[in-house]
Amino acid sequence: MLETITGRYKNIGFAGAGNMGEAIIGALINSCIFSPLNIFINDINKERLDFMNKTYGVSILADNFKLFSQCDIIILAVKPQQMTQLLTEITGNPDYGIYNRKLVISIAAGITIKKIEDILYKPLDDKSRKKLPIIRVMPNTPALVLAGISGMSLNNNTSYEDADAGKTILNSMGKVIEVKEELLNAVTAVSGSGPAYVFYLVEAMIKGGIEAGLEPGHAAEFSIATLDGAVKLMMAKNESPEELRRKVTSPGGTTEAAIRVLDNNDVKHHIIEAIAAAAKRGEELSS
Ligand SMILES: NC(=O)C1=CN([C@@H]2O[C@H](COP(=O)(O)OP(=O)(O)OC[C@H]3O[C@@H](n4cnc5c(N)ncnc54)[C@H](OP(=O)(O)O)[C@@H]3O)[C@@H](O)[C@H]2O)C=CC1
Ligand SMILES: O=C(O)[C@@H]1CCC=N1
Repeated sequence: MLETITGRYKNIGFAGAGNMGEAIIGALINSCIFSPLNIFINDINKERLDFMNKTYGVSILADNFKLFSQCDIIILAVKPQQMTQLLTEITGNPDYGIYNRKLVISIAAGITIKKIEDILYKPLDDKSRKKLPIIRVMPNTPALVLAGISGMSLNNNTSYEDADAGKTILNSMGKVIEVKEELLNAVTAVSGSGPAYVFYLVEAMIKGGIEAGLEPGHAAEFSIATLDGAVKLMMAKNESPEELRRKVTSPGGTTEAAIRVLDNNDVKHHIIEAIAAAAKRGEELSS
């Protein structure tokens, strides 16, 4: 429970308890921000609910309206295409208007604050809307090991206290940077999807290592430890990635031979294009 900030946020509920919901729940429990006793979940996948209940000791609520009415913070953690259905399950209940002072946090890629407001605010009068702050967040799965980074944007009804609660939740799983909402698709493309690009690189390094003669276990160990070491080096040194790369690349040496192949195949440009495609997909998901 967020007692260090305020006793207002006692229970947190997850509408959708999939990959990212699990990463956030794991981080909240690991960092003792919320006890499992104060974490509630709903998911249409019953096996998923059982797994989460058994693994983390969190409680299951029967539907999304119960989740909304019983929790002080509601994390919307379904796929973007499932968001309208989820929100209308909440607003469709005749008692929706009587529950107020909730903090709604969406982690869905591409879904704008305006889209969530359009559905959640429609049945409410002006006074009730002000009690329903909405925060849009883009986390990433390294949150599972408390090494995530999240982008966060607030809507106009978000108080200092709400923003602080949002930041505390996100800080429990890593870093958080507040950005203008129009930049969240770019954040999604870089850090939300980013872990997948890194895993893709490692997949290729392992395959390359095997083709060069290493046995698979060693190929994986050398590749993953290299990534870990390179990241630590980058974090420790006040030097740009370009500078650090230059220091590995001896003139006429092996790295130069490798980078030449990457450059000849325009790999950097393709990565830039991939990030642009992810950002564009984020925009498409909003409609
Ligand atoms: N995975 C990632 O790396 C990241 C994901 N995100 C965002 O997080 C959100 C969730 O992604 P992720 O966890 O990967 O997705 P998952 O599909 O793993 O999780 C979503 C869960 O919600 C369930 N669900 C669907 N509709 C409802 C509903 N109406 N009520 C309750 N539960 C429902 C789904 O069931 P079913 O599978 O049966 O549909 C599924 O179990 C997405 O919007 C994504 O954009 C953000 C950053 C990173
Ligand atoms: O692929 C996706 O759409 C989600 C959002 C960022 C990471 N996974």
